[in-house]
Amino acid sequence: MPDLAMRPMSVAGALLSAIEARVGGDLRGADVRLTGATVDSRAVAPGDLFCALPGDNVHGAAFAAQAASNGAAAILTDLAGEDLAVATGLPVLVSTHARRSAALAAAEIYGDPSRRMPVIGVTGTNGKTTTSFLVEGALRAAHATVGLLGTVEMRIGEEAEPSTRTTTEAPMLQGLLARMVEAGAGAAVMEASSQAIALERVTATRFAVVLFTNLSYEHLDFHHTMEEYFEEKARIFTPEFAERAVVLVDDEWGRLLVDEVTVPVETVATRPGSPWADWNAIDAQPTPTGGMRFVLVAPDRSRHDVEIGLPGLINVSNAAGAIVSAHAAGVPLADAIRGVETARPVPGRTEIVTVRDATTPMTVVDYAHTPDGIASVLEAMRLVTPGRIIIVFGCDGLRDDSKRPGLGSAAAAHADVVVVTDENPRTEPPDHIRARILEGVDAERPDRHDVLEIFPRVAAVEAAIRMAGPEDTVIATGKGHETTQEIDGVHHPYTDAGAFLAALEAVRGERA
Ligand SMILES: CC(=O)N[C@H]1[C@@H](OP(=O)(O)OP(=O)(O)OC[C@H]2O[C@@H](n3ccc(=O)[nH]c3=O)[C@H](O)[C@@H]2O)O[C@H](CO)[C@@H](O)[C@@H]1O[C@H](C)C(=O)N[C@@H](C)C(=O)N[C@H](CCC(=O)O)C(=O)O
Ligand SMILES: Nc1ncnc2c1ncn2[C@@H]1O[C@H](COP(=O)(O)OP(=O)(O)OP(=O)(O)O)[C@@H](O)[C@H]1O
Repeated sequence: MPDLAMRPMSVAGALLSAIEARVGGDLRGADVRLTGATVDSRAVAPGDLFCALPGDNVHGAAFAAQAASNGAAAILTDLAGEDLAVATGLPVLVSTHARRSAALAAAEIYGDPSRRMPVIGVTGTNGKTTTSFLVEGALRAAHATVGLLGTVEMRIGEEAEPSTRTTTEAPMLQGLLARMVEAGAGAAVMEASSQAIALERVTATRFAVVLFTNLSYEHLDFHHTMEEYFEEKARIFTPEFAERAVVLVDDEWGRLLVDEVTVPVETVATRPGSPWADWNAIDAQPTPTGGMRFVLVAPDRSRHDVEIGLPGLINVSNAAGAIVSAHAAGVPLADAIRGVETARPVPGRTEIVTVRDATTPMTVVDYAHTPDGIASVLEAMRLVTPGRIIIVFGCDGLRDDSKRPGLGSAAAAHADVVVVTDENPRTEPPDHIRARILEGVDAERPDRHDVLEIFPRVAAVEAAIRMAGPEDTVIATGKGHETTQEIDGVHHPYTDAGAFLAALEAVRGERA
């Protein structure tokens, strides 16, 4: 994968006085031209605006001197950071809403890139990454170069870099969008996580279309209540952020959102039992190779056949949302459908590693790591599994302990065989994590029939393959696209796909 330049090569930039005029605030020091922006002193390039933001651990202003020595031309901060920033001798813009100001300032410096190409924003609890890849496929049918930003990677055409975050900080986002424009991207798609919206990372981004996928229980350590979580997402369905909206109305939150949206909106229904919407995905059926086919009924009642390589109704929802959003952003419908059908594979999301044949089970790698995610993906698997579903999964260490029993219950409720193993235990005792998951398994299946606890993960995958017949599906959830397993501070190279292939090879060798 070639390296991706995260900023444009050439930037006209903006005067600090122009930034002050746009964001407000209190300017201390001389006017100066800024040609870049960042929140990280270590990433400062000469001419940058260093945005010194308060953090959970430390205030960014603690690094103002380092930013100055790396060539920062000015600092934007809040009242708490003012003294340290002023002490550098650089011009300082003090704002009471520093995160919001940082976003607006970066957009000013980089010339408002989202106003120079259509950007589609995807938000919702589940399916953002998958849907973004499908939207990218649809956009590629109409544009030679397309940008993508999300949990797995940041991409411009054929250049890509792994992501560290779902939605990056605003200064980096604006730089990346500007680089996309400079590289000739005709359009871009990006995931907008609810935390990112709350933390003003997408502020100053203009979305040609925003898409809502669904909402379920997650991130309540951050948002506290489902209502607060919902309202945060609803913020970008307004003229401040978006020109048009596409909303999946399969869940009650989507239907609620339609009433709140203050931009033109198109609704999409994809599940049996959903209300009839502007666009409707109907007659969904599995294909022999594990994908899905369905009919998309357009607002004019025309019917369009769609066939995707991804399994289950969740991916019918993702595909329908992607087609309608790309179409809303100007891609002709037939091209949007063809583009979604031929989109790049989504790494680690319902990714079929081996298709079923006379001797081999279907094997699948997935990223579900919430109770609802596990239930949804196992329902998806049921449609394409004539035999048993065998799930191999664990839970990350040093993360929300309270969701672990829920993962166990969801697996025991929806799979035939449950293999509990390790994920990324980090520095937590792995047996404690497994025990918490098994509490939930026990609640659903007290006699523990077809429940196994096997570690390390590679042994759990191998055991699952050994017990699987060709009618069965073996699915490993939780690690998705990850390429390492983090144990006690060490990242050991590991992929579930690699473990599946090695186990299948070993079993074949023994049987030959
Ligand atoms: C809770 C939260 O959002 N934390 C963010 C916050 O980290 P922090 O508060 O720990 O930062 P800190 O270490 O105290 O540092 C404060 C400031 O000093 C700066 N700094 C720090 C060290 C240094 O040498 N120089 C320097 O300039 C940092 O860049 C930062 O701006 O500021 C950092 C830099 O701006 C962010 O990277 C970090 O996001 C962390 C990694 C994170 O995981 N956030 C989560 C909540 C998140 O955003 N998640 C969603 C995913 C949602 C989904 O599941 O889909 C996402 O969009 O990725
Ligand atoms: N439309 C959907 N509804 C419910 N679950 C889904 C849907 N699409 C995918 N999933 C499940 O959620 C998992 C994560 O999917 P995906 O990465 O596309 O979502 P995401 O919103 O980007 O989540 P994250 O930010 O955690 O990666 C998938 O591996 C699958 O198990």
